[in-house]
Amino acid sequence: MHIEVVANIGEARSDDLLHKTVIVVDVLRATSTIITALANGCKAIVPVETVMKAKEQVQEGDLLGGERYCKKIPGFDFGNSPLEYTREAVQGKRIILTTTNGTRGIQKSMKADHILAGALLNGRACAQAAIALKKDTVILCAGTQDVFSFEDGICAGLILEELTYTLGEKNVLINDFGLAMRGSYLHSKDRLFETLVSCANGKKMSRSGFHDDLILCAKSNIMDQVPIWEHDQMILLPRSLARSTF
Ligand SMILES: O=C(O)[C@H](CS(=O)(=O)O)OP(=O)(O)O
Ligand SMILES: [Mg+2]
Repeated sequence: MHIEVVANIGEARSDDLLHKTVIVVDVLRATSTIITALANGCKAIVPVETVMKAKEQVQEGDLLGGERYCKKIPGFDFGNSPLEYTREAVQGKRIILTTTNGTRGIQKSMKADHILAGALLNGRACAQAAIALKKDTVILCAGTQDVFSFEDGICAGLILEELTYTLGEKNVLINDFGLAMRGSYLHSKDRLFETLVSCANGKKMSRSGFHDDLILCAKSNIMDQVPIWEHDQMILLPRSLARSTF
């Protein structure tokens, strides 16, 4: 399997994603939030790029989620904290979500054969799903406004490590940036929370009162749910499919 890690959305070229599986990673916080919401029984997440599109897409019974400048958008039901998306709040609901980076990363990946949402929370499950889908894989680090964000790179490293562990070293071909991220993950895997707190977005989250989000988003491999793009929304990949090659 060829695996390419792309450092931020601005560096992704849509045509290079053709026939690939793309794993969009936005640890802080969009993909952590999407995974948590779906794991808590949300029916589907519709990721859109703008607040206007979110308001246009909303139908009766839907909920609106998202942030601008890390804060909940006025009039929306949720911000972008995974902790808001509890079972009580989201069960059976469709949520229209717009965030600064993560939802844009998903929209940028539309030419791919498959789009998955990855974070530290489901890194191992994501790797297993990518293997089951049998395509070359791009790990698209969302970054922050087209600048690389370290927490996404660390997560890419985790997914690479899991892919390599399962497929075997000689069966994966990783680009140079991916090799660097794998090394960074191995260096910090026993102190992921401290690593998240020390990076720019982690500091911003702490300053903005989202310390508890960092505690959750730094946990690795605690969820086996994998969101996948289907019929214009993110839903959960059936676990039977994700496991089908193991
Ligand atoms: O709310 C977040 O976690 C960020 C906001 S910002 O871009 O870092 O200001 O959005 P996200 O799309 O989850 O990166
Ligand atoms: Mg982010």
